[in-house]
Amino acid sequence: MGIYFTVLSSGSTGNATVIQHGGTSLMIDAGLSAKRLDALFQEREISGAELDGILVTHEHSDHIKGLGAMSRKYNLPIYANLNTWAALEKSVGAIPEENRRVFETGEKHDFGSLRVESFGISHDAAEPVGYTFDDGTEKLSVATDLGYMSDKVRDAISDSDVLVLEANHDVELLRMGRYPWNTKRRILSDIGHLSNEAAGAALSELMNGRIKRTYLAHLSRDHNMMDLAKMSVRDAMESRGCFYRDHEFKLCDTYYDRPTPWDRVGEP
Ligand SMILES: O=c1ccn([C@@H]2O[C@H](COP(=O)(O)O)[C@@H](O)[C@H]2O)c(=O)[nH]1
Repeated sequence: MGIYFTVLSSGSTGNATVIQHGGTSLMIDAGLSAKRLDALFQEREISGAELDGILVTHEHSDHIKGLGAMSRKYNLPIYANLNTWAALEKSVGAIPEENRRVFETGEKHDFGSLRVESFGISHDAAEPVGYTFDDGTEKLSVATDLGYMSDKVRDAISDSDVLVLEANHDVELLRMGRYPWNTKRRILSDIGHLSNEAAGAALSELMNGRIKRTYLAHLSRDHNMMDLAKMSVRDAMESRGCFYRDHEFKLCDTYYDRPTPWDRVGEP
């Protein structure tokens, strides 16, 4: 059957990823306007009407901007833990009871034969999470907006075939950049965002022969570039003794302004 996915948009201007497995279609986050999400769906020849639900990682606007509108437009259930529900309540508008689903951190929910599990991450939100998608043969994990890679996150995602992993910034570019010091301090903190170096360090510990691809996600437009991110992540891996050949492992692009091509998790 296979797990297929496309990262529709990634970065602080809006995040959304669609995962399909057999007859199941799920979206992680809806951080762009419903109009923009519909346009991105069209680019990947899908419709919001095909979705079975939206899984929320946390309540920051770049993850929930279009959440209420999409849920109402296509009558979609929203899945989030109770603390996230409480935190997004004011931003999401009216959602009927039947579309308010609780997905507590650490729980597993089956959507057809696709098992979805959430895991806690460290970020300055009410109760932020990442998600894994596993059909028993293929496994995809999505972990963005994390200040650091905890042992728990590593355990949750280490047996994945494909990762969508944050590589937000180059530390030096951020330090020299235009953001106010408080914002820089927040981004660099344990409840901020993963740097290129930190993503590479985390990958060097995660590499076990199973992970075939990692999509570098949530790149800062001010303090990163895809080529720099790829080079820094690889350098950070190699400096920790983690060398790979290009046919064994790939770092893949995500974009803030266009979707990634459909990818099958089980593809070599
Ligand atoms: O003026 C700003 C710009 C950004 N932020 C937050 O910082 C992080 C990283 O943003 P990037 O766009 O990836 O550089 C993100 O959480 C933004 O929301 C900010 O608070 N103020």
